[in-house]
Amino acid sequence: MTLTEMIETFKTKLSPSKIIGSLEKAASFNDEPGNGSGENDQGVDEKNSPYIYPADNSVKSSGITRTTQNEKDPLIKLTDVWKIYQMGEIEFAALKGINLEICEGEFLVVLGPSGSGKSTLMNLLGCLDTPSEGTVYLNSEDISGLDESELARIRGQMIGFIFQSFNLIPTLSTEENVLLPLEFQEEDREIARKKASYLLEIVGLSDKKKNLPSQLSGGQRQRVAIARSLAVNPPIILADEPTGNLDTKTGDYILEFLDGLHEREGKTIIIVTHDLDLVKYATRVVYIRDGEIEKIEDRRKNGSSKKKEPDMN
Ligand SMILES: Nc1ncnc2c1ncn2[C@@H]1O[C@H](COP(=O)(O)OP(=O)(O)OP(=O)(O)O)[C@@H](O)[C@H]1O
Repeated sequence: MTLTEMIETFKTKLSPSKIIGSLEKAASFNDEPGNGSGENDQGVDEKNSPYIYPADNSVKSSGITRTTQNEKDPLIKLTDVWKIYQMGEIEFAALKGINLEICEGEFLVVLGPSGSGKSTLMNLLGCLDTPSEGTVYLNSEDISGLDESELARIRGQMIGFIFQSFNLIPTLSTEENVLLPLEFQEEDREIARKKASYLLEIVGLSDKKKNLPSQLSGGQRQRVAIARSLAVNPPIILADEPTGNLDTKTGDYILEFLDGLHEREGKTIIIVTHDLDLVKYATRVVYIRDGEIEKIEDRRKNGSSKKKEPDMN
């Protein structure tokens, strides 16, 4: 399967019933503290989903030549990856020889203390940066040497981002924020608007379309960020401390929703965090310290091992 075919496959995978399943799986957003009474969005009409793609609505080719054709190959693979920051004459190695394979459908939590290299790693996983040494493969294709415009195109098709600080554009409305990645993909304006509406309905914010981010609660802003991250139906959702600015209850709603996307739609979820509580959602936990992987805990052993207590050793 080529990268383009893979993108197509993932696009068609976003069936309304699945995404509605995620909504049901998540403890309803309508109960989130601080929500107005107008946020009850039960009864999303799956027949009207804009995520049923006509055959000719294809994504443009990534332009990358695939090197292998094995579907069992990891979705993301890092081989002896180093990231060295240069500050004048001083060099600092933020990542030191990282080897990591992430398979399709994983819920990976990267856990480490402040300064351990989590954000640096996330930038590499998310094609936001390239390694100083070593190789990053996305779907078996070496992306380490790509230029920024090529990386941007891959990011736009393959990865949805969720950040601690939400990273919404403050001067754009809720709806316009969700429309942004679709416009980047040169999506037809009318279809794009339908998709934005649909996603805002799913995250329970249909009545906040015209609000600016400053007119939303923290939890609502993160829900807009989730809707935006899903706009192009990427196979990978990458989240950097997604609950860092939220109270525990609201943060739990966000995590339950991400868990639903993982369980029901097979999205590959990668979260970097220092919060041990998030480990309970993970299929695997990567413990990182001083730029190195300390250990990897596989929580899939013995069937479903999610929600068990993290390995503290
Ligand atoms: N642009 C840069 N130039 C120089 N050093 C950097 C740069 N970015 C990060 N570092 C250093 O690399 C190390 C890892 O930083 P990184 O931001 O990846 O850590 P982190 O685990 O995400 O930390 P936190 O949880 O506090 O966000 C830190 O020591 C940091 O000071």
